[in-house]
Amino acid sequence: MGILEKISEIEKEIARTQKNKATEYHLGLLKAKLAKYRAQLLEPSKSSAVKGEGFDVMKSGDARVALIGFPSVGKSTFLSLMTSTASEAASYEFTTLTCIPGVIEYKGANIQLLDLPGIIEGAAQGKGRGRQVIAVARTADVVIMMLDATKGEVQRCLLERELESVGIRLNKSKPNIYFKPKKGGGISFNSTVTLTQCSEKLVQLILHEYKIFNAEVLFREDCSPDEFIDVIVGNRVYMPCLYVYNKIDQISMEEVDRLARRPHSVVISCGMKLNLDYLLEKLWEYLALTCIYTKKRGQRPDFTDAIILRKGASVEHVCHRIHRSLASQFKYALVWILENLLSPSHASTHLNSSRNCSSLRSVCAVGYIFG
Ligand SMILES: Nc1nc2c(ncn2[C@@H]2O[C@H](COP(=O)(O)OP(=O)(O)OP(=O)(O)O)[C@@H](O)[C@H]2O)c(=O)[nH]1
Ligand SMILES: [K+]
Ligand SMILES: [Mg+2]
Repeated sequence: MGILEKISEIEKEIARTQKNKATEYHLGLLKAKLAKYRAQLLEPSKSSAVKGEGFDVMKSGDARVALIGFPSVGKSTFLSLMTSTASEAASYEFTTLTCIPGVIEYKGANIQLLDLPGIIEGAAQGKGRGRQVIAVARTADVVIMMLDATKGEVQRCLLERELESVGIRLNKSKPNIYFKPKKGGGISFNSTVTLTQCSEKLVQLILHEYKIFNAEVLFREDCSPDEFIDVIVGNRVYMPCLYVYNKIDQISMEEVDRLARRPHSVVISCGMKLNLDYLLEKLWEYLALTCIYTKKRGQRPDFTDAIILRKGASVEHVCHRIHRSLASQFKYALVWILENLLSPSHASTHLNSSRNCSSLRSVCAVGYIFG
């Protein structure tokens, strides 16, 4: 029997047992056992002992959002509010011991929301179930870092450091540096912009530190040494993150106002159901999903039924969504780009996407409506 099952057995037994003088010791013993098992769970796992304890949650829906935060900040309360899944919430720490998925339905999309155990300082080194929690966070499209508004900024700084230490970069884009190790020829260094934080010398020193003596390096952006190292090391995850300050019912209006103005931050109260709609709007924005509406010739699109794809999806992806045989028989598509996508960067992404279908022996016409 796994620890989680043992815990649930004991919890059931406690619930079954009537509270009276005669059962006092028995209940005490059960509670002690419960505490021991909970503590065991929080110890760094020796082997892969924790595998199969519920962390391998299948990806489903159109996008995945992970809830990261210290114990008792309100993650489970939030999941239970936003989805039809109930996740136990309680005033004691480490109530949640595993990953609990729920689904947020929003604008026709199914967003998988993952409730996770609380993590603490040292999580990345394997404290508590931190490592597994972080492993799940890496697979998400957006991380919600839930913070207790009454606890100041300490939690935020500690968690940022934890995630940073395992190569998760929050709200940063991949540094625009071309880097290619070579067999010979030394290090060729170029930049298309003025560099204020890195120089050719520094780049060389860093590369030598990594025992790289032949490579092509092109800075297309004024990056820092840390960013350059990220590029060399690779396997970094660039993750959009929303900082959600919960329990604002417990702090002053001035404090709420100050937190709300912080970058990438949303203030809420799960207890009083405050500002949850705004959080959803923000989450949608951070997910940056692409909605595609199909239409029949001469008819208007059905705006209630979207095909939802991740950013950067191509026409080929759309074909696959419609029918698996469509891509192979595909000739061309007419693509309209809708209103709020009309910023130049978005438009070009979409043009690129449609160009992808030339690999399907075809040409795409691109037009704009509501231009
Ligand atoms: N005052 C106040 N209390 C809240 C709010 N949201 C949640 N709580 C309380 O905070 C406590 C912890 O909530 P949980 O949802 O269990 O927190 P959690 O982050 O899932 O905790 P762990 O699973 O232990 O990591 C519970 O007693 C909740 O009722 C809120 O907006 N305001
Ligand atoms: K809790
Ligand atoms: Mg919880």
